[in-house]
Amino acid sequence: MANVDLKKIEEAVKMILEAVGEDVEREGLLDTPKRVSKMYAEMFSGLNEDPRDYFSTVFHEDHEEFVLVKDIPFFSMCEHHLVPFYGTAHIAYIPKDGKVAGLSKLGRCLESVARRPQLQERITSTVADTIMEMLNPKGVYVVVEAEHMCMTMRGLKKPGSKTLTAVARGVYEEDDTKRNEVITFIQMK
Ligand SMILES: Nc1nc2c(ncn2[C@@H]2O[C@H](COP(=O)(O)OP(=O)(O)OP(=O)(O)O)[C@@H](O)[C@H]2O)c(=O)[nH]1
Ligand SMILES: [Zn+2]
Repeated sequence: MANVDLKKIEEAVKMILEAVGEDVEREGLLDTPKRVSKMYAEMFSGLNEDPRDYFSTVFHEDHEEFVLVKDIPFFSMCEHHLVPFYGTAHIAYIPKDGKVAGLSKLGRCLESVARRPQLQERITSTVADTIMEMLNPKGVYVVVEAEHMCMTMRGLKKPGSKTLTAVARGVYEEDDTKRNEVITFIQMK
């Protein structure tokens, strides 16, 4: 994997295990640094990607109303504690001049943004801004709901607490009716 120093991660993981008082030579831990280095390469693979690249192919379809892909699961890593936060995202946009993206590309964009050390707010705004830039739609509305392990397994210790973030761009910033319409569909089970 480009730009990922697997050996350095292995050394760092070994040092952490030693620092917490583990025996890094015991059988169960022998391959752990290597496994963790591969895992980090996978979880942070978005750092080697540009989410805009997923919108290099677009289609022309005269669709005037919103397109909403909802309940897209994602996993990310809190940049403060390097523990997971995970949940679902809902991504809506209203195409302009018939410029639409392949539906899977919304989720691919999210995935590439989430697979980095992140903040939930930044995932939400980066996805919205990427779609604004690449599709130039009338509007974008992104909602992310997630549970943060740094608030459940440590610190505050409140399992089940959910954080919701939303970002509106274009017409969704001004037009309450359009925003409420898409919120209704997001909430619909
Ligand atoms: N805004 C924002 N904060 C986050 C996110 N993920 C984790 N945090 C918070 O980042 C903050 C870091 O606060 P600090 O006081 O520097 O660290 P800490 O002492 O470990 O904080 P506690 O979690 O309160 O124990 C915590 O309040 C976390 O809940 C996120 O996606 N967005
Ligand atoms: Zn955290």
